[in-house]
Amino acid sequence: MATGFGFTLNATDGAARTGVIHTPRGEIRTPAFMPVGTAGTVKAMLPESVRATGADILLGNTYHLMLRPTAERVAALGGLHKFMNWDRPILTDSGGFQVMSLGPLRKLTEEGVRFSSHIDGSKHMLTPERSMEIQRLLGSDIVMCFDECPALPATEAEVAKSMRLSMRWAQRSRDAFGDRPGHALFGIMQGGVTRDLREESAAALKSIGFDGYAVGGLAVGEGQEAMFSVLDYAPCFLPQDKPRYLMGVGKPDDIVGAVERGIDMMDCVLPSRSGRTGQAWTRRGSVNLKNARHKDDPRPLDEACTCPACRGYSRAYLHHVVRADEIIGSMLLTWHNLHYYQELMQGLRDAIAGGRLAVFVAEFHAQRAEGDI
Ligand SMILES: CNc1nc2cc3nc(NC)[nH]c3cc2c(=O)[nH]1
Ligand SMILES: [Zn+2]
Repeated sequence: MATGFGFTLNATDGAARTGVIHTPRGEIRTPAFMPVGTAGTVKAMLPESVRATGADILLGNTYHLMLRPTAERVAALGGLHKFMNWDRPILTDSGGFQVMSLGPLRKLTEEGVRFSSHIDGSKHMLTPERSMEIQRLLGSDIVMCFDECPALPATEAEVAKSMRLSMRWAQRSRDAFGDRPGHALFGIMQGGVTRDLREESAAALKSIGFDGYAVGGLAVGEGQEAMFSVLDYAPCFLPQDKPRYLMGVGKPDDIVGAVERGIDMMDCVLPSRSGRTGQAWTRRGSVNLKNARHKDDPRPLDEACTCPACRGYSRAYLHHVVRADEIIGSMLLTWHNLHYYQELMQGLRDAIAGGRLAVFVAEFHAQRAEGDI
């Protein structure tokens, strides 16, 4: 790990691990879930509320911040931590994936990706070097390599070609990152659902050497079964003593399955984005508060939950403010969902530490009723 960074493994249970990532801005308990703070805000949440849900680290998006307000402006104002009033660790992604999914009219070359802004159509170029510069200007604690995540469907030859480009970009990212005490650089494994390509990618990343390793190229529509089949072998190709980060995952049952298979960190927009659409995630499954059956229900969303939404409001109220598109609806459901996700992570950490992950997972699945509750 870079100086000022460390990863302590405290216990394992099967392939699952629990530990702590030590950073100059604080500790990150693993397995960890990172709320997504796309453009310098976890939508509908104050930073202190995000902390109150139990988050140790949050994610910022390079693509959004480079376009607005620009990385240079954030740097001039003291960096992203000061700008968004979050003094704990921040991980920033490297921008490539979002150009894929957001930037219209993108052109991919060996050099990088040329694209036009989805905001004002202005022209931009992202390269490994520029991505490292942007993430340095933002001041993030954990920097992600600039990579290419192939869109599905893709032939094995296309996945191989893309993975090898990403490995060349990983080397360029490492070279451009330089030596930054207190800051970590994570490599990103690619290779689709092909074991040999995943192994080749892991070997390439290990020969370059990173402070942590992400499993990329998943949660792109392949489905849970295919994702788990890759996770049945891919994490073990990565160094055992470094954090493993699965990008873009996921639903609660995706998270449980990924942790069982040796993943230490995850991020996903689902709890916050679905909260804004009236969907709540609970220990017994998901609830759509827009559904008319809640309009007279005086019970809380989840009797056992201690979050502000469950302690202070009825389903009838949540139904009302969601249907009326009141801002408090997004606030309460986002808070509940992030609280539930962090509670699930704490349960997983405790279960692994106690050697009872199998029991925890069995109870997790047993509690989840089918469909809406
Ligand atoms: C920043 N690089 C990078 N980000 C990603 C973000 C993702 N988000 C998802 N599902 C929501 N899959 C992902 C894959 C990658 C990936 O392969 N690379
Ligand atoms: Zn709650």
